[in-house]
Amino acid sequence: MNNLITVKDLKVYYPIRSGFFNRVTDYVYAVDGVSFEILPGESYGIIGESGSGKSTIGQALVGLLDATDGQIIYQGQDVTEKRVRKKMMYNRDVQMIFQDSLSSLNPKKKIIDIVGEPLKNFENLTGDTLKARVLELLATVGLDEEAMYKYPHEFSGGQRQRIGVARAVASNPKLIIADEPVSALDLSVQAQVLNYMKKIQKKYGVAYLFISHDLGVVHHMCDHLAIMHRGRFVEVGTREDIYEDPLHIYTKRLLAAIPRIDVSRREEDRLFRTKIEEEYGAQKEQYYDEDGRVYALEQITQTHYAALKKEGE
Ligand SMILES: Nc1ncnc2c1ncn2[C@@H]1O[C@H](COP(=O)(O)OP(=O)(O)OP(=O)(O)O)[C@@H](O)[C@H]1O
Repeated sequence: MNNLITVKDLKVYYPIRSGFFNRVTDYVYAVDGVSFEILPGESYGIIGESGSGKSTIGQALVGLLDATDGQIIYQGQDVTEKRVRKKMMYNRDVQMIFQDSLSSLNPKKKIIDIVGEPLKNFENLTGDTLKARVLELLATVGLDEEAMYKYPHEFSGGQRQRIGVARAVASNPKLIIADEPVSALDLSVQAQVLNYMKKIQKKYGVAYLFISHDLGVVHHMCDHLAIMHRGRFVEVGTREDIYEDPLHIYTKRLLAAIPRIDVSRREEDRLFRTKIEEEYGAQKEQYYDEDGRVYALEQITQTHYAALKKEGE
């Protein structure tokens, strides 16, 4: 399968200026020679701690920042130049979702205008046709007609992120870059938003680049992933490769930082899970994705493990 996007030796350096003449005296080497490929329709994850350069990659990819060096190849063309991006309709094909939907959705516009904007700009839709498409997009993220005439502040954080997803997918993009799309949300709401994103992916065949510091999110969503540390990728591979057999010391440290229930306690864990499922029965669906894979339950187990164990003693 041909790559959707190929990033070759990407470098993004931020100049540091100082002194009376405000001259460039040094650089922050935010992204320092990163290469990777994203296949059509897949989910690719970049994980790393704060400051490792993840967002800078996302912004360079979407054209919000200029690359210092390297190439971003899209449909055989290097789109690091604005002129080429324009010619290729790259801004329609590659969209971004941000962590903070309250500041990324225009507070003065109604949802119909926010989600409808890309449809107007890229597909020249107007009137009833536009309205019908907005309605369809909102329905895909679980919102109804009423939502169209409200403003962003009238929604919860999770609903706003879902609106951000509907807007991002409106131009029928090939790739959506999601920079920490759920980290500002509660755990159960996170699972819900991620599941809507999966649904969207299935329906529209869009690829995702997930940028996150949260291994749970990336594990839940991504087929391929890269571990980033100080501007570089220290390990890349499939989800299974990395979680089951991490090679780099930094990856091992990252994985070790997640609390885990060890294998010898598996049976005990199973009993606790059953108990938790009973306890959380009413909300259970929230913790499963549509393929029946457990998402947040693992984390609930972590939180409640000690308490339940104590209770059982
Ligand atoms: N506009 C800027 N000017 C100078 N340095 C910057 C700028 N933006 C980011 N940096 C620096 O570049 C490095 C990478 O930042 P970046 O935001 O890409 O990391 P990140 O992994 O996304 O972290 P976070 O999750 O905290 O956003 C950091 O050292 C950061 O301080």
